[in-house]
Amino acid sequence: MPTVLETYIENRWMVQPNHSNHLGSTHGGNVLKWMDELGAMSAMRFAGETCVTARMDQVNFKRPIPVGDTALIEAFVYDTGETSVKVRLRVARENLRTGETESTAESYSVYVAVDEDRDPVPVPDVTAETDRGERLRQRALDGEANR
Ligand SMILES: CCCCCCCCCCCCCCCC(=O)SCCNC(=O)CCNC(=O)[C@H](O)C(C)(C)COP(=O)(O)OP(=O)(O)OC[C@H]1O[C@@H](n2cnc3c(N)ncnc32)[C@H](O)[C@@H]1OP(=O)(O)O
Repeated sequence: MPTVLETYIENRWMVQPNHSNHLGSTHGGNVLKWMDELGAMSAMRFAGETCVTARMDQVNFKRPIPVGDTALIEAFVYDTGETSVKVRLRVARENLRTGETESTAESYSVYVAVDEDRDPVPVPDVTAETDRGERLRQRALDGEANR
């Protein structure tokens, strides 16, 4: 049974002018794409199968990510169904010079494991195993319930 921490993936994108909108901050569509890709990687690492996005939950953009900052995104699996995998996604802007981060967006996404015919296939259960894993999972479950 895979653990929450085994599914934990963190990635950074350096925000370049070609990622920006006309206001000089990251275009929201780019942030959504990066979130979706990282979530799919986490789900696939967990399931050991191809995973496709079934749902991206409500995404609130709380702060912009200026060009020159880094978009820091983290993803981990916190719950499962028969064939579906729930992934918590959190985005922060990171100042490269200071390492300071501020939360900018978040989502609770659902991926579904599929076979070669794109039919859903079963996934294992996820286990917390460690205190940190349990904290991450519990916060995600609480956050999802309180949306
Ligand atoms: C070999 C193939 C290559 C594939 C190639 C892709 C390659 C991936 C590479 C990675 C790259 C990354 C990039 C980002 C990831 C994309 O971009 S994926 C592309 C965007 N997503 C899609 O195209 C998916 C389109 N939708 C579908 O194919 C089907 O609706 C799905 C999601 C497979 C579900 O199939 P279905 O026949 O409706 O299945 P159904 O039995 O009703 O439900 C199965 C499960 O899905 C859940 N579910 C279905 N719809 C929803 C929903 N809207 N909300 C929540 N749960 C849902 C059900 O609750 C159920 O859960 P369990 O109770 O089993 O846990």
